[in-house]
Amino acid sequence: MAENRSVPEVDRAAAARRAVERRRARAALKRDLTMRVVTPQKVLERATADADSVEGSMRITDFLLALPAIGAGKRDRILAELQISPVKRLGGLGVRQRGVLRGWLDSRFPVLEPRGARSRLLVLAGPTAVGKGTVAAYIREHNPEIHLSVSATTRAPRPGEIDGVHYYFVDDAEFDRLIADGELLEYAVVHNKSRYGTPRAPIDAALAAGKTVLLEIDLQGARQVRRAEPAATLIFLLPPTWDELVQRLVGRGTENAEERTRRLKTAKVELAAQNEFDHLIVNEDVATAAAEVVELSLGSAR
Ligand SMILES: Nc1nc2c(ncn2[C@@H]2O[C@H](COP(=O)(O)OP(=O)(O)O)[C@@H](O)[C@H]2O)c(=O)[nH]1
Ligand SMILES: Nc1ncnc2c1ncn2[C@@H]1O[C@H](COP(=O)(O)OP(=O)(O)O)[C@@H](O)[C@H]1O
Repeated sequence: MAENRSVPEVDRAAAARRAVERRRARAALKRDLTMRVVTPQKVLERATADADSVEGSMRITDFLLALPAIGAGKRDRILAELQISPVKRLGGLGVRQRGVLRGWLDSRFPVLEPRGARSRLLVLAGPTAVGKGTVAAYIREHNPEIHLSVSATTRAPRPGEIDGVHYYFVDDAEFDRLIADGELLEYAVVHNKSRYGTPRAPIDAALAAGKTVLLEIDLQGARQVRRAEPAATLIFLLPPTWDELVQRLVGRGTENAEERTRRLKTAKVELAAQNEFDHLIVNEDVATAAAEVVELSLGSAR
């Protein structure tokens, strides 16, 4: 029997379909914001241009939560500081509210203009256990065209770490000699404990051979490289959430409770400095994060 549906029923079905589509579009927008596929400034611009757009209909609370390293507590503090009601949608913000929100976004997530010619030197930094080593190992396996720098360190090797592959494991006397002989591009005491440094010669040779070089180093090292090589590309790897970071550190099982506490203290300092970096990448999934790093390396090669 032909399906006789009244007009209201047809309208209701169409409206239901539209609601599902909008929900899907909002979920995709949240993911793009978290993965830094779109800048928050761009989303705010689109919401301002069209209040009925997906961006315009996004609640300010969802918008802030979608940003890297913003949890519910921080979201509420930001809204109070900016004096924006949590029930607002992006498209419904007033001129003042849009102005203060844009100012906060520019301070927290600066949209950096390209700084002219980029060098082929990439720095990957980020808090302990965010997954730097895992992402770097994935790149080592899948992108042999990228030279991964092997650091020298005075820390003891972890189970499975191979001398000359993961690190050059040296004692303090040898590390002092490397410094004295000017063999390190940068070096630092990390987690107030061991020393880490980047041997200069392999980097110079790889760059001279036209290869892209990836350094996986800490915030202090990244700052030194920025000073020595302003055209280097600095990338900060973020955890999806703070809790996930803690879980990864505990799950890795390579430090005792005291060392974990020490490292998490450093992690908070490093997360607060992420604005010094050119790009933020959330390590939700290793392959995706690695692909984003490689994508940036292609940008530097241009
Ligand atoms: N400055 C600097 N930091 C480094 C170097 N190599 C590794 N690091 C950093 O030292 C910190 C400690 O590394 P590691 O002991 O492997 O612990 P993890 O951070 O938990 O992986 C991490 O932030 C690394 O990025 C280096 O050559 N120079
Ligand atoms: N995307 C991810 N999802 C879940 N666990 C991850 C992810 N990336 C890394 N890990 C795990 O987190 C722990 C810390 O990773 P690691 O590479 O040692 O971090 P880092 O080098 O930044 O200190 C490891 O146990 C690793 O297997």
